Amino acid sequence: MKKKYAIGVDYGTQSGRAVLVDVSDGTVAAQSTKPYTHGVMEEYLPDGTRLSPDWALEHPLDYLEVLDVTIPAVLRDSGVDPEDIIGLSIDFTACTVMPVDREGTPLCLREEWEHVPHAWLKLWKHHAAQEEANICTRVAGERGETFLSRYGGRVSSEWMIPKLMEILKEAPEVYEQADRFVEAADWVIFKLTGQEKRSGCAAGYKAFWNKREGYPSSDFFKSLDTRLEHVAEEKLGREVCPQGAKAGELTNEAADRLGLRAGMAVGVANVDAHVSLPAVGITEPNKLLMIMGTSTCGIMCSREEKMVPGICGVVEDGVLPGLYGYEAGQPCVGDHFEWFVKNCVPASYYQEADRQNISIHELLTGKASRLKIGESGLLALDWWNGNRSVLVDADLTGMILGLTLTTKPEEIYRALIEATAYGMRTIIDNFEQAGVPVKELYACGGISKKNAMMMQIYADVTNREIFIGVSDQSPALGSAMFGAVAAGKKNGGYDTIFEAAKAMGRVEERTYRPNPEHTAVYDRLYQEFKTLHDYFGRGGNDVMKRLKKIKAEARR
Ligand SMILES: Nc1ncnc2c1ncn2[C@@H]1O[C@H](COP(=O)(O)OP(=O)(O)O)[C@@H](O)[C@H]1O
Ligand SMILES: O=C(CO)[C@H](O)[C@H](O)COP(=O)(O)O
Repeated sequence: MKKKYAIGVDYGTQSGRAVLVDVSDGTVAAQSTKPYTHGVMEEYLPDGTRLSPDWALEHPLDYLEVLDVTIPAVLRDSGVDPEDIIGLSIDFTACTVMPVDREGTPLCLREEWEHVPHAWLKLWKHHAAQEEANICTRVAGERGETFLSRYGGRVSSEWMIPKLMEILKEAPEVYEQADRFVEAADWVIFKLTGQEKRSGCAAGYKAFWNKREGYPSSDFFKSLDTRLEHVAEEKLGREVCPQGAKAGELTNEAADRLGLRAGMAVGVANVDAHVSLPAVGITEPNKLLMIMGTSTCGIMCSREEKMVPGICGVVEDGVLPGLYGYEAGQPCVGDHFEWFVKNCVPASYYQEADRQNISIHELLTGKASRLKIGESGLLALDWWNGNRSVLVDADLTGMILGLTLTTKPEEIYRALIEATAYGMRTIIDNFEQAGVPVKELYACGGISKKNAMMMQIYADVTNREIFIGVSDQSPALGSAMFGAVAAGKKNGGYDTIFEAAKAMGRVEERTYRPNPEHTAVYDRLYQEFKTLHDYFGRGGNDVMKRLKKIKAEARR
């Protein structure tokens, strides 16, 4: 029988990538990456309009460009006949949301709106709606809304409703003009199929949607703002679809444009982190997967629904059908290192990296790996982009303690890595304290492949063995699996994601095991981290928030 293939497209923070995968065993026949042409817009719109602090926008056309570039590339590189490709699906960062008009055109693409910042697409890490998130948390708490505890007891500024409230407050004309607000993931599926099918994963984790209860009541929304009373029906769309469902079929127009077969099955979109579990072969509960890249998401399933403080959410069927999917995370992991190498590393280090023909990350990692644990005297809080779990506070900022005149770049680089590992240990401890045991720890994503020292530090800090997903493109592979499930067994795919995961997902033979001597020192450092974490993060000293306020006043 001829081999069958599926395509998965993963939309990350900086780039999008497609993989073309053999459905029988998950082997990648070809892959292609396209960095977003406009990148992340944090300071200016394309026309030069200045953005306020904590903004992060993207350009919707960059997402279509990813398809236009990567899909022909994987077809060309693999030589696979489009007739043998049975399905496609995508995953995306979330909540990455935009206002669209009745035809589904993003407002920012219309001339009359292109100069208005709120008409643009807000990336997941747009953090300017912290005040609105606080209002959401307070109102839901006062009303005794049951959904709040499913979201760890605090609403994040990254999510849909705070982002809409921010628009309503600062640009009510955009809110009015928007026919609806769409996750970028669902918009791309709409462009491929002509069908606007909302991802249950995105709606569940980012818009308070629940399989049994739907969206919160209109009374709740009205208590936030009377203009929001009917936001769910009027602006969010009620057709929310489960993971693994078919969103539709590839339109003739999309097929012509991409060189694919019209009518091919297209699966409902997923969130980038959640889609990765099957790619690593995880189908059982209590296995925590860290998806490590720009940020780190921690995703785990359980047979039980427990209320865990400070997590991003627990959603029934949110990751795998029949299980409760938990999400927690850190909004800045690779981004710390990116910031550091761009801003704080002297030219001599870059010259040395050039001479050795290695990246600056590899150079710093090599130097950092020769340091003894604790030798630098540094301790950092990993809050360069706020704290997602377990404090859920975008107003917190980064900190390094212990700097001296002899501190070296590699010491800071290592301290930042260690800080992210302590942040992950906080998340794991928090799950366990809430009665959701973490039985095994897994990692995938760019960093899990690129930095062995970092993975060893994570094993030492958490005192756990870490299993690594085989694929260096786990989210995209996971999406290809969901594409194969959308196609179904009768078309050469699978009827369930469990079958697809068994055949197509796996981990490497190599694992990272904790070194007891290292763990003993890290235990002491972690106690110091916790003291600082609670002091600055739980109200002991709100200096970070006060500084941020002064900064905003100065910018105004
Ligand atoms: N060797 C390395 N060690 C640690 N971090 C790295 C290394 N190389 C790149 N990074 C960081 O990894 C991040 C990109 O991760 P990746 O998984 O490729 O992308 P994304 O999160 O956008 O899907 C960047 O923030 C970059 O700073
Ligand atoms: O919140 C998310 C998932 O729930 C974001 O999608 C994620 O944190 C961004 O992902 P990446 O680091 O891979 O770009």
